[in-house]
Amino acid sequence: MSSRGSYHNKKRDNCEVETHVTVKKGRYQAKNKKVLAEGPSRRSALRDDEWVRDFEGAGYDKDVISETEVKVVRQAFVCAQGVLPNPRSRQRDRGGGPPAADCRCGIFFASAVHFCSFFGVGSYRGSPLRILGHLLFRSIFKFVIMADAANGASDGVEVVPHHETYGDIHPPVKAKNVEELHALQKAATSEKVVPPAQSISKSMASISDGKAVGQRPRSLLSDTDLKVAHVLYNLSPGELYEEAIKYEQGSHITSTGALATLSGAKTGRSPKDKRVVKEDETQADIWWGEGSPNIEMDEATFLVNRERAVDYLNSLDKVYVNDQFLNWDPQNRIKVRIITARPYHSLFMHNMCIRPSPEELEDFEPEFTIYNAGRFPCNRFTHYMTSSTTIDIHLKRREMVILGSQYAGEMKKGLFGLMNYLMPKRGILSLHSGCNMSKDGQVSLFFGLSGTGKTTLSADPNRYLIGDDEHCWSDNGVSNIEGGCYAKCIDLSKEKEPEIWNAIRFGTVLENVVFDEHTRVVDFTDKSVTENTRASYPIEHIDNARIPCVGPHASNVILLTCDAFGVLPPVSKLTLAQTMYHFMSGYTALVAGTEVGVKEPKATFSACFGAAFIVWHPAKYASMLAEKMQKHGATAWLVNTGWVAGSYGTGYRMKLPHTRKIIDAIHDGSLLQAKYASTDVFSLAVPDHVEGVPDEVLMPQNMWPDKELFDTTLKKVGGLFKANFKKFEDYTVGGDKKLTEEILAAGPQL
Ligand SMILES: Nc1ncnc2c1ncn2[C@@H]1O[C@H](COP(=O)(O)OP(=O)(O)O)[C@@H](O)[C@H]1O
Ligand SMILES: C=C(OP(=O)(O)O)C(=O)O
Repeated sequence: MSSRGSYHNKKRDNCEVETHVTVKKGRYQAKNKKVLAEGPSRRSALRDDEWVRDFEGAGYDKDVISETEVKVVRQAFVCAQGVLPNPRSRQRDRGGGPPAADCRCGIFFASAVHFCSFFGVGSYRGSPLRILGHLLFRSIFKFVIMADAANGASDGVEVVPHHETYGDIHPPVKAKNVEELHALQKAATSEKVVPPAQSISKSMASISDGKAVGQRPRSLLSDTDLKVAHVLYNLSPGELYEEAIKYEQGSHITSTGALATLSGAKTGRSPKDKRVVKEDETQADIWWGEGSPNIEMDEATFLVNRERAVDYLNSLDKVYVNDQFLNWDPQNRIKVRIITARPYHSLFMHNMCIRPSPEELEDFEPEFTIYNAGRFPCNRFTHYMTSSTTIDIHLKRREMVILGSQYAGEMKKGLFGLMNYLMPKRGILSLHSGCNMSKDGQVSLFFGLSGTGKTTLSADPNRYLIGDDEHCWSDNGVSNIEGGCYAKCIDLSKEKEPEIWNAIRFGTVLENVVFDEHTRVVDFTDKSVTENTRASYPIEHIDNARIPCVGPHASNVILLTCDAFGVLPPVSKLTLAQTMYHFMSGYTALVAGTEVGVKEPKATFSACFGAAFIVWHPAKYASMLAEKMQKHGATAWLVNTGWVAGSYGTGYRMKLPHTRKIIDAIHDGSLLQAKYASTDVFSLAVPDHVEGVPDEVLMPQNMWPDKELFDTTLKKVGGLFKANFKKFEDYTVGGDKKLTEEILAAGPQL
């Protein structure tokens, strides 16, 4: 095996190794795989076990990296360097990691010392022996985790390395590691001398000493299993900046003061890895089966993953804990605790959840806890796991576990899933929508799947922003669930989106953007890392945000669709039945980047314009929406922010200024005065004129050079709607069969 791995020196002290492995399950040969990883070279000052951690995110096998693969590549790596002798020739060092049996003897001894000292046996309480025992326990515990990983704990799975190759793989992001990501940052001014980093400030030193302002004793952690050495509790943005810059390679301050950071291999959500525990108390409430986003898992597997996450967090020197609120409606706010390993995740959640006052933190008892161990993979050979990523929600335990993804959006959208369960149970409608309000109190909701324009269109200089993504509609009116926004930044410009542009300043997290190495000016057009570049900022960064983020009942309900086929009109007025039909269908295009694997717009149906996040059957949300719209006399509109003059590839995306004019016409009431004509197939009411938009753009077929192609495409899309809606035909909306029939009739007629 020593000849099988090989390596080459990367910049500075990192090395890269690639090897082929044959994965065997029991007696069956499963498949050959190519695995690439990086780690410190023999000259590096990094500890050897850093290598295993660094491995995370460095694989290119479509993110399926198991501990056993870690072991194999690591073996190849160390052998190729000649750092360790051939592991196969030495029984004890089978995994190339620390010998686990020895570690276990060590842990027994250390545990004994730890136990005696911790519980103050004899006169040891507070003595140096106690401290020694504790330190020994922690470091050996950590060592055993690494040894287990390196030794491939998966039962019955054998991984056999064979020959090595280089350079013929296609990684999901262009850079292969953090160093290369840095290199992507333009070196336009590379010959200039870059000033050295500032020395660590006193406040950082005090954090390291455990005396930071805001630090809480660990006994306040809800979970008794979690006994990390150092809890950094509700740190301020400044403190989190310092933590990120000091401890996380890839963190930088941009020219406008934002914290630029990298989320690792995952730069979008992983919906196929989102699982919900099926257990007696909640299973009858949850939508399972065809079309549902809720992939079931059992309780035992949840506990395995939870333990893995907790063990990982325990092995760290410190964790970041945020205690915050969801929902600006004081009667229905939910207390959440987020435990993370990365300062950027803590800053992200500081921005995204509602920030408590010091008084509100007195007696804070979380109602839901996230264990974010996203840096560490799940074990792919655990039951139900299909990759090294898993996002698990246990509604009864009120817990969520993240393994194998550092994309911050998982936390935000995981909490949205929780609200989508809890709020309808209380008779409150939860909405995947943006929301804003005119100066005279007229509220608009902007429903839409990711990338359709909720954030962009709800940020309007003439209106108050209530929120960009997640809301509740109760008997009291609307309220934002969150305390911040998570805007897409690709192609962001000051001219087109000034509110978002100006929000990117100190306190903002910029995820996966590329910037000039010296000036730190961000290039928002650069997609080298991902198309899904993001900015997370507190809602106060939008000048005309309404604080508290609440408003009266909605007057306009705007369904945003990003039609990649280019057959839906830029705007149409909907009847109530059409609103229900389109709301339950949730037709749109998934745009590149937001979900793993989506490279170009892809037509999709996402019930309630957010199927990935709903928990109950879509009919429940639809009937609640119908009831609220009827009661409060709201008007509904379908706005296509997608393609015109042809499908994706031939046409072009609807111009943002034109969409803005359409939204303005909805808000100033002028659109209600227009003359309407009905379209073929979908029977949508299209206005003849919108101020500031060329009339010919309003009727889609006018823009298509090939009318016949338009007709066939329109019918094709109608057929897709019908096929998708079949799964809802047997449901009654709000127990009302007549309403269901009306909704079905409001669909396309072919
Ligand atoms: N006509 C349009 N309407 C809305 N957004 C558009 C339009 N054309 C391009 N875009 C771009 O599409 C993206 C919409 O993203 P965003 O507003 O964050 O969506 P969401 O909040 O629904 O996930 C933005 O990058 C925006 O600049
Ligand atoms: C965070 C997300 O939501 P949105 O794109 O709607 O902001 C996401 O879908 O990953």
